Amino acid sequence: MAIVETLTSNATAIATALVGGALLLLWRLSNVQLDAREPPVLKPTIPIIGHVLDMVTLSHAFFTKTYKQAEGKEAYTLPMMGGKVYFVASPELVNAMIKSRSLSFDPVLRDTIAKLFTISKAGVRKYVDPSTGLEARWTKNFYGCLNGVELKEINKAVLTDLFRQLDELPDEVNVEDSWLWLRDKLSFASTTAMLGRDNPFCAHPSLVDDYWYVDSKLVHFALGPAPWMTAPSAWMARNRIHRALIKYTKEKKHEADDVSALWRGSYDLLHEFGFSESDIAAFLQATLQAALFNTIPTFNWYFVHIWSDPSLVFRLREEVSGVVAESPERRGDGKREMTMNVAKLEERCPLLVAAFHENLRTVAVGAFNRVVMEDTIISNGKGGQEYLLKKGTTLMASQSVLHVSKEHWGSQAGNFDPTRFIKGAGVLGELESPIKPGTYVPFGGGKHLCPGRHFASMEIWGMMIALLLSFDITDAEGRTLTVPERTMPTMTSGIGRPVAGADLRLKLSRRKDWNNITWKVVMA
Ligand code: HEM
Repeated sequence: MAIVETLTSNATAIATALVGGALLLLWRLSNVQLDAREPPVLKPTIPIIGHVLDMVTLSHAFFTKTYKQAEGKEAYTLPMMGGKVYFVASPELVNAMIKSRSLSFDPVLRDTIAKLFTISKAGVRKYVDPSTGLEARWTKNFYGCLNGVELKEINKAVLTDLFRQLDELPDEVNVEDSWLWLRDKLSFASTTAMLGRDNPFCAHPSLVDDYWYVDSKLVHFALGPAPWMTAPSAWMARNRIHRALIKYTKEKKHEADDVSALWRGSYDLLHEFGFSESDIAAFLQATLQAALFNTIPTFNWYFVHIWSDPSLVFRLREEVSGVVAESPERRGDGKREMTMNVAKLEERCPLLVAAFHENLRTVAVGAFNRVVMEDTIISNGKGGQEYLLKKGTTLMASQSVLHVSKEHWGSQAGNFDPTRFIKGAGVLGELESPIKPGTYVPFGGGKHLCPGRHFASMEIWGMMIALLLSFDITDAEGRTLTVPERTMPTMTSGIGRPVAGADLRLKLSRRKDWNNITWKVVMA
């Protein structure tokens, strides 16, 4: 009897301890302990897991949902399974976030590169080891080679390849899927500009399909524990691209004259540090990822936004005619040569540039991530509200909150209206341009301001000018295009795609007086 009683009371004690422990754990998980100066907590609707669940299921719409729940708060703390993430919503705080040196994007970038691409563990260690100085030189090479003379060279190369592709088109073109058609043209031109004409994507166009397939599944690589199981086809496609880039590297194709200074500089650096050909190819894959994944969807929406508005097409044609001239001499093949002078396009084509920005404002919904490297105070202005951010925590902001907020963009915030970006156009009424800092951040800002923005812009503007002048473009029935709905991009991307089932057929007809021409880019 005594033994039974002892056992029973021990079992009761153990059960009580377990239940107590579990309750304590639940309490700890659902209640983050904050300093009073940290941004206030925004509790999830489902305790503990609610925010994580929403983030996974809603992707970028998670941020607009929490912003609504936060009822105008400019900063809040999101408890996540016992941890926490800060979120800032106001342009002032986003500006402060982007500019702060103690809020770093570097750890996020390193982690992303290591997860998405097949760089060896030793390679990653070497890259991030501050004593080697490699990471800083890698970044410097990126910014240096997308500027000045090198920028001119890569811009010329990308437009030359795009123009070659346009020149080869017949006078009438029927396109089955505008997204795929534009995607492929720009993918070939971008890879050619970066890696030279003798690059694996042009030699094996199925690698372009592979690239975009992998891009659509990258979230499995970034967040999932086992992408080879959850996204096996993407896993294999990524490896096919990697193998093709190893071959490109082994065959020393990067030494060709038409390879960009950007990739030659990157290669030399990795080679100097003794990286294997496999690691070099994986870094090249990461570089291509950065160059393509935003630029090409941006062009797609720019294209449909413009061609769905005939009066805009009319005004743009007038404007861009000013940067185009016919060469007096006929070429040897009998074609007329049209030169496009792309110098100072921002000054000479304000509407083209305004439409580009308005397009990015309406389609870019990406998130910014920073790691708090040391306890940091950010403020919403001189003498304004201050917030304490604790070391080791992640801080996020989202274009989805800033870019279409009625508060910053007026009651018609959801509409595509390029005149918003033309100073003095007055369409915003009380919210007259120029744009308030921090409300429009398609290329980020501060230390991590996108180094590829000039390259991407020129590729997009040049291609658009040539299309505007060379072709009339309608849907398959000859009607004005309509803008298809966009998918919500995953967390590894910031711009959606046309929804499945949208009619993306196009008809292109060469305009009178614009047949038998060949385009040539001029940079001065
Ligand atoms: C329309 C096209 C593009 C858009 C919208 C875009 C957007 C962005 C944004 C928002 C960031 C900052 C991320 C952050 O602060 O968290 C960024 C960074 C970056 N972008 Fe772009 N980008 C574009 C084109 C390109 C191109 C063409 C390249 C390369 C050739 C490129 C290379 C990079 C790199 C390397 C970074 C990281 C910079 C750093 O860590 O300091 N981007 N981009």
